[in-house]
Amino acid sequence: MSNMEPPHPLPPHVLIFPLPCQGHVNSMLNLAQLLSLAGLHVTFLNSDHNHDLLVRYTDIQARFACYPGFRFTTIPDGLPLEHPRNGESFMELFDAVKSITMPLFREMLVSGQFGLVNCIIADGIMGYTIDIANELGIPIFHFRTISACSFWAYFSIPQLIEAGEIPIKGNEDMDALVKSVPGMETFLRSRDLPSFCRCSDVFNPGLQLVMNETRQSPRARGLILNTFENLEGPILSQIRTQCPTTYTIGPLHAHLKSRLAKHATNTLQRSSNSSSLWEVDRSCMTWLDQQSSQSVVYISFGSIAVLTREQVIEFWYGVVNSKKNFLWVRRPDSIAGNKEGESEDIPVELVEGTKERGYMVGWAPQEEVLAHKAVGGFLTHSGWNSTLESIVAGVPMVCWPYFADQQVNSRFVSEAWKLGVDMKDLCDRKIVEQMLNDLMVERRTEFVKSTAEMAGMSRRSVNEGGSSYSNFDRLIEDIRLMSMETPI
Ligand SMILES: O=c1ccn([C@@H]2O[C@H](COP(=O)(O)OP(=O)(O)O[C@H]3O[C@H](CO)[C@@H](O)[C@H](O)[C@H]3O)[C@@H](O)[C@H]2O)c(=O)[nH]1
Ligand SMILES: C[C@H]1CC[C@@H]2C(C(=O)O)=CO[C@@H](O)[C@@H]21
Repeated sequence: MSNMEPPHPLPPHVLIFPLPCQGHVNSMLNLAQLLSLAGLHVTFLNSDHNHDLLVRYTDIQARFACYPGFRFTTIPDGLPLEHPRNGESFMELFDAVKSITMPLFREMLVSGQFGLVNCIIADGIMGYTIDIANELGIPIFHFRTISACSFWAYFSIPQLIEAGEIPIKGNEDMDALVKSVPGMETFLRSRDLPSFCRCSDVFNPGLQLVMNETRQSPRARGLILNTFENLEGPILSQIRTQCPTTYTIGPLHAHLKSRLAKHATNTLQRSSNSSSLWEVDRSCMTWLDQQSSQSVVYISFGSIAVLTREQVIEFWYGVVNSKKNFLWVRRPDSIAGNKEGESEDIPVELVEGTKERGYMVGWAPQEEVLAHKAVGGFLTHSGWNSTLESIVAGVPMVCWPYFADQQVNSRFVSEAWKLGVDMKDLCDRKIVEQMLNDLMVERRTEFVKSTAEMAGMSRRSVNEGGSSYSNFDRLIEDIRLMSMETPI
């Protein structure tokens, strides 16, 4: 090389910053690995708390060891160690992140702790990251870990307020169709709006939070969504009227598998892709191996939901009375008011029914469970990761949304995509039994067909030539072009 040639530029350096929650860290780690595979340098900013758990319960260091340009950096989430960090107290997490983590984040950028950052990809629920990036002249993308349909419902909150559709007037209005979310006029009821819309006044902190943060995304260089065109095309067209540069690159867990398969070398394949913040109990896989094909209902309410003891008992009776085999994830912190290690007084018929047909774990390898041939249905809280994982695996769902975006997702699963049934707002043993029976017996043929078709589309989208695959290539190209803007 002659001395006159320009130096070979380093690959762009991307800083990824998720909200410190399981359902956000999962998909953003998948994105981080995809960017690393594409040859970019990546810094992943994890909360201290979550990073300790990741290191304890996964082989995360091994997973990323083969990417020399990848590194983890940590930051406090602003909460005391013993804080539960679950759905009962999520506003405390948001408050702490905004008031404690954000000023530290800015300080870390200003003091050069991350080195030269060409571009930030921040969780879109932390909309205020745009102000910091703009102030420091760093291009920023928003990555939103929820569905396009729930993003659009959040985005439409000002119009819903303007039209007087929220606050919802009363119980009698819950089944009325909502007219102010463009593209959903024919099937979205008040009941299906994000749970924050069930407030008595529009200044409710949860409502204000999701509305204000979501409305920041048009100011980003682009919006990245973990979804695919064939699933949410019509709603994506609506979103693109406000956020024209929207990249759909999901389902990310399947996208990562697809790209890893192309790069298959021993080094890349040795570690698992687990991002679990809980200890995974793999004994359930051995139990599943002993069950007949498509006979098992998998039950999980994700990483944040907290149920009352009464709700757990109703689900338990419903499942046992349905006579279906079941694998149930009972997260140690998932029952309100329950002290860890405290024994429960459980009716004998539930204990017996569980011994005969059930298996319980504290945390499962969910992607593998859903892909197991014994699993025929999923009783889910409709978190977006769980919904996508079920779609890719072709498993029909009984939806029991707990909060936030889940109310919207479950309506889309049942009414728009016909991939299952929605039992939102009901928690009664008879209903649970009936819903499981619908899913596993009465409407089985219908659901087997619709879920297989959607699973096929989801997989094609992340293979070469598919929409998510091409969109990801476009994103990489755009990041490369953008990195030339960053002053050296
Ligand atoms: O035993 C288990 C249970 C869950 N998971 C995984 O944990 C994740 C759970 O994510 P998700 O289904 O999205 O639920 P939450 O943990 O509740 O996720 C939060 O984040 C999501 C993405 O923003 C939102 O859609 C949800 O409403 C919000 O509660 C999934 O990847 C699961 O595979 C396991 O690996 N093992
Ligand atoms: C606690 C929830 C409020 C909104 C957040 C979210 C989002 O991006 O809209 C998804 O799920 C939750 O983790 C957050």
